[in-house]
Amino acid sequence: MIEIKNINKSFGDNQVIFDVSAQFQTGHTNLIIGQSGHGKTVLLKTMVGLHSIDSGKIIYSDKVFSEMDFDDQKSIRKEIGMLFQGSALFDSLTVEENIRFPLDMFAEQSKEEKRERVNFCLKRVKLENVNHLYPSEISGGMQKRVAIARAIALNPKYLFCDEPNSGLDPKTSIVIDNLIYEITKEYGITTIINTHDMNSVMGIGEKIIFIYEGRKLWEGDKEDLLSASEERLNDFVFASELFKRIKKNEK
Ligand SMILES: Nc1ncnc2c1ncn2[C@@H]1O[C@H](COP(=O)(O)OP(=O)(O)OP(=O)(O)O)[C@@H](O)[C@H]1O
Repeated sequence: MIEIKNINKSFGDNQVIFDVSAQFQTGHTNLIIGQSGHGKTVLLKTMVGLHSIDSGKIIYSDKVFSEMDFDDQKSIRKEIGMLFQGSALFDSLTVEENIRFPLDMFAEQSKEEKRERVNFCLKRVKLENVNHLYPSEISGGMQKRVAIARAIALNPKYLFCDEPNSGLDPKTSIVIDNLIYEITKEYGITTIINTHDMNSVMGIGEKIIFIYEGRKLWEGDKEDLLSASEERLNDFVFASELFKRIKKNEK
């Protein structure tokens, strides 16, 4: 489990996260939802140590990550897989080299063991025989799969995904969502996903927190979401014509 307690974060005079507390459950897909620019990415980056925090606590299992020095944080960083916006693959490296990258950084394995791990991860995301291709030679959906394979290369306990579906068509988005969900269950990972895609929310939103202007305004699961009374959450959820119609039909 990951717990954050009373997180505040500013850039200069501009405070973007206000007193956010939440728990993210092991073996579940935990979603952070909200409109663009309301602080989801900043919150996620503070949790993995890419941004410092002004105050509050970030706790991984029972270890207070936010109070550790950089070297001590390394033991937790090794257990974190990350899937950034876009795919953030290295364009100049092949698929195999991209997936091997975290292994070269952190794993003490032979070349052969690393190759086996790369192939295992590729197989897990249902890609094979693409080892020697470059990111520009595969589709956007395939690039996401490679990014997932890279994120799970070190067998992470924690997986952070920032807008995993950005730039994908609805059908491919569902494939990627399902893959993240399956991997979460299979390996008992604490998965945290930033999204503003309501299809993802209704598909894989086991636990959801809603961020508005840097504040947590609501939390619950996808069953509670459609009947929530928080007005700003409803504005977000029912922004699309499709969800407006669903609401109308339910009445
Ligand atoms: N490095 C930074 N320096 C200064 N301000 C920043 C920085 N990163 C983010 N911000 C500001 O923090 C606020 C929240 O941005 P953030 O990227 O977290 O939003 P978001 O909800 O993730 O949006 P999106 O879905 O578009 O990624 C914005 O006002 C943004 O301009």
